[in-house]
Amino acid sequence: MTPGRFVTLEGGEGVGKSTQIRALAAALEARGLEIVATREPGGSTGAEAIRTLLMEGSDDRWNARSEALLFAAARADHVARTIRPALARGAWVLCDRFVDSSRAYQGGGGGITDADLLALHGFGSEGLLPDRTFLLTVSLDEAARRLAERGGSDRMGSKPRDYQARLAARFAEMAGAESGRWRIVDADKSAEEVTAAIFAELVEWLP
Ligand SMILES: Nc1ncnc2c1ncn2[C@@H]1O[C@H](COP(=O)(O)OP(=O)(O)OP(=O)(O)O)[C@@H](O)[C@H]1O
Ligand SMILES: Cc1cn([C@H]2C[C@H](O)[C@@H](COP(=O)(O)O)O2)c(=O)[nH]c1=O
Repeated sequence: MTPGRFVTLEGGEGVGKSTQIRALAAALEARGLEIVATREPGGSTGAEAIRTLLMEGSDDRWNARSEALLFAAARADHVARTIRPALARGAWVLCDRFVDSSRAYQGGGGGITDADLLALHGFGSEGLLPDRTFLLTVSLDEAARRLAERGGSDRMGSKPRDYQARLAARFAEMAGAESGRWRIVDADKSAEEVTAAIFAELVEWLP
């Protein structure tokens, strides 16, 4: 059995993560792999229930600490019930956001320290990290254009533009500091070009 691989896509709102997860899942399934395409917060029954708590309601429904705990609790359930079992049977897991979103949003955006967030992740998910993480980058204008085109916004997606800029800076900082795991992809390009750029960074693991 070939080993399962854990691949995550990260970035701000509207950069094209879910579009790319769908395209990559199709491309990898065509190579005969079992693909589990999932997302955070969510990806298991318990985590989807927590997602509803996080995404609905007023902006001040949770403070930064309670929000960090809810994301970590959702992730613990997702890891235990969906991600680890899939990896154990040799599937590839493609996940739209993971712990690095907590490090960017609750850390860079919300002021929780990286050490505290990693400690929560150590306890909740036994510190599981992806094999590869793609940071999709687009200009703030292009992200705003795409979100307007898609329409709708939830509690987490209605943050101001300076918050989005802090997030982008924190994501770039993590990708620079942990360059073995991260790859930065210019997602201003067409969806097909972005898929090809990501796929090229996974080819080494294909059977
Ligand atoms: N490379 C691209 N070029 C132009 N438009 C794109 C591209 N990728 C995605 N889009 C469009 O941008 C919008 C947002 O894409 P998508 O939902 O995949 O982003 P996302 O990163 O998953 O967003 P969120 O984090 O808010 O869920 C969609 O309307 C999608 O069709
Ligand atoms: C995993 C995770 C997510 N968030 C934020 C990021 C987004 O604003 C939403 C998720 O919405 P999406 O449309 O499904 O991308 O939640 C966060 O703040 N912290 C996290 O750990």
